[in-house]
Amino acid sequence: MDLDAITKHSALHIKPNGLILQYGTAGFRAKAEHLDHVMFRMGLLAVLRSKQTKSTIGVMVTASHNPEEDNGVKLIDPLGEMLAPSWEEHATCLANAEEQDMQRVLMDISEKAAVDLQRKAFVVIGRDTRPSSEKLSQSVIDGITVLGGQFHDYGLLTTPQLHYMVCCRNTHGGYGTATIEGYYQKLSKAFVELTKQAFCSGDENRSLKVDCANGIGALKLREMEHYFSQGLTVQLFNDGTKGKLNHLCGADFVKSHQKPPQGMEMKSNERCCSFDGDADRIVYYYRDTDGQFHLIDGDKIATLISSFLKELLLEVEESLNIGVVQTAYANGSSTRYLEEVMKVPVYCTKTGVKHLHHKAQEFDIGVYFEANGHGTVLFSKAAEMKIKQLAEELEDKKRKAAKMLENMINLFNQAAGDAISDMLVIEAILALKGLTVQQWDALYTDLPNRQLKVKVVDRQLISTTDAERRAVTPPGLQEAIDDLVKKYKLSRAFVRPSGTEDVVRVYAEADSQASADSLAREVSLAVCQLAGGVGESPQLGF
Ligand SMILES: CC(=O)N[C@H]1[C@@H](OP(=O)(O)O)O[C@H](CO)[C@@H](O)[C@@H]1O
Ligand SMILES: [Mg+2]
Repeated sequence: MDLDAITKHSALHIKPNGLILQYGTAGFRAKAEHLDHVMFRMGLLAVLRSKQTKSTIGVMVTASHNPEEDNGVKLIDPLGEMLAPSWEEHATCLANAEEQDMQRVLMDISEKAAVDLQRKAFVVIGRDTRPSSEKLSQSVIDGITVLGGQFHDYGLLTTPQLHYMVCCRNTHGGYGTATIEGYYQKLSKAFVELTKQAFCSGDENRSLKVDCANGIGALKLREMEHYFSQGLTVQLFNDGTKGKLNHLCGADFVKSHQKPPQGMEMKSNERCCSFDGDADRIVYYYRDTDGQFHLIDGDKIATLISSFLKELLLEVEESLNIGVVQTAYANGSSTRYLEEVMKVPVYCTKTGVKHLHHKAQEFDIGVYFEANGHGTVLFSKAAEMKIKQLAEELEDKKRKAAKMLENMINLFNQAAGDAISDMLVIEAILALKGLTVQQWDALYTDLPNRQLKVKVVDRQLISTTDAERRAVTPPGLQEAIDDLVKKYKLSRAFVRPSGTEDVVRVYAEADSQASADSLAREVSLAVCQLAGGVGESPQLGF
């Protein structure tokens, strides 16, 4: 480690005085102007992580659904997963170190994590379309090179595309080819093969309206559309040519406001979807003939996908186990439908995809989705091999089902939730089953729900248990929530400190919208009273 060079370069990426940032649920997020030093330091850290894991590591510059002025960075581990928790701590330490302590902190991390500093390092970089992203990714590169690491800068990519690249490189092509062309071809081939069967049965070409949040998803979908156009026509809105990133559009806006994005023309019963700013989330929606808006969120996506996979497994008569992983935000109706009607086991984890991903790895086929539309499906190695074998050995109808499963495996981005991949999966399933968006929506009816945010002096005063569904501290809060919940029918409520914003989130559901709203408000007041609320009354939304 050339410590002098590090000191010299670090001086070009000065940490603002007194700024403390935390590697949270999705890496570092802040106003872009505060992040230059973090980027440089994450370049350094990625080199250490690469040396330690003897693998390629990814660095993605994005702040996802957050405003255009924000930015962020996260590291991607060897198989395309989120950074390991022990390294999240190293990341926080390094990002917050004062200039004069940088060398010591780097040495500490190398020692604690037993990094062999002599090894080579390789890092891949991607960025979203924010005006600040290009310069910030240059700072990452500065950090990588000063520690002697090699790199490949992919430039503009969606977050899940970078996860895919990391996975491809570390499996030496086993997962796919580590190029944008490789990504387009792998997914499109699987999609076209799957949908060919639907079109044989007379279905006409299908079309879908896509709100791209004025982000990277628009660029990538435009590049990709001609690869799969024989199966699907996409019409892009909010493609970044005029509007601002994530402003009044995108998956997060649509989910939290439960209304359509601006800038999209919706006719009744047309199938529409929204990506978020880095294209790792997707939600669907439509307007019915009475003009009413219907949201189809991550829970309904998980339901559609798991019921389709379960049907295919029944056809091939193979007893691979399938599990669905949700968080406390999953609508109660979805959990009931999955457990009672579909007879699929459902598990609840803490919020944040790394928790869901981890749990989903326990099954032959693990389906995970957050209600906000971030999710994917994981297939165990054994399940993949079994399905491949069945696709060769079985005959007729069973072989067809096994082939479909095989294509499904290739269509999912198993490294991370991916709006483009999930969109193609959903479109394939709807086509194959001949389902309209209304029929899909009618699988079950969501319980009315409401989310509020409450500002408190210190949100860490609230601690939770049971996958965040019960509050442990402050004393008396859970009892207060229990008493309030008893006042309403079919009700449920919980509170938890956000991992990405300085707020406490309140969730409530009940038999009517008025009840859900009133329960959420009452729980928010209890939080204010027992956990030191500050400022105005609770705010609507996420
Ligand atoms: C209720 C909700 O949607 N929470 C989001 C949000 O986390 P919070 O810890 O709730 O701020 O951002 C995470 C990262 O994008 C995402 O994984 C999660 O689902
Ligand atoms: Mg995102």
